[in-house]
Amino acid sequence: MTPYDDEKAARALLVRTARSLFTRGLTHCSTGNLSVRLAGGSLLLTPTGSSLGTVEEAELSLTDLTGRHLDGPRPTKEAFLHAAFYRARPSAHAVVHLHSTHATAVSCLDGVDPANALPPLTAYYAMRVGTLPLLPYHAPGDSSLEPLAERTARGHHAILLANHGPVIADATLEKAADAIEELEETAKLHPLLQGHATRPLTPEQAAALAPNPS
Ligand SMILES: O=C(O)[C@@H](O)C(=O)COP(=O)(O)O
Ligand SMILES: [Zn+2]
Repeated sequence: MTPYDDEKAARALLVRTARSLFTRGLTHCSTGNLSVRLAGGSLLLTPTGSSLGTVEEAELSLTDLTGRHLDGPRPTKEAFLHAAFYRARPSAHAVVHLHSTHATAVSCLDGVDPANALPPLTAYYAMRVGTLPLLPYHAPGDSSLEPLAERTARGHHAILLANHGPVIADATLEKAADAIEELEETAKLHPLLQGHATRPLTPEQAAALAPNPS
């Protein structure tokens, strides 16, 4: 089952979501990229170099499940990463990557636990994001990250790219956008609590709320 069997509607949703994320300050300039998996298996992605604030429905790119360009303008340079998530997570139909400020700040901190970059401070974070592995620094578009990204995505729908930003896959674009926004909110709380005795959710409390696999 795919939520995106109507390509025209998927194009409209992708552009609407991109605008919403951009206008609410969740990414800036020409950073970030979005995609959905269409019925038939091809991927509809934002093109490279575009701003999520101004990208148009007719400017979207199509690739196959390996990230190979099929049609439209050249896809985001992270097409390989989006494709890796879709291969790893058959129930995922959307991927969002942003340079949201606070999550990106966490990706630049020294001493972050690479297995889980942020603690489950709130129930909503545990529900929407779960654990957040930090992948080692690679330059944007460096496809040598692909095997590690695909392996990690088999067990996690959210990852943080070191010195770069978050990537989240989910069953729908609405869910992926919600989850990445929730991640940004927890990344804001995290420094506010530094120096304060803090009680994150216990592992059992967090596990009870963990997101369904998608
Ligand atoms: O950080 C980067 O350069 C990319 O990951 C990015 O966010 C925007 O690149 P394109 O999607 O190729 O425009
Ligand atoms: Zn980026």
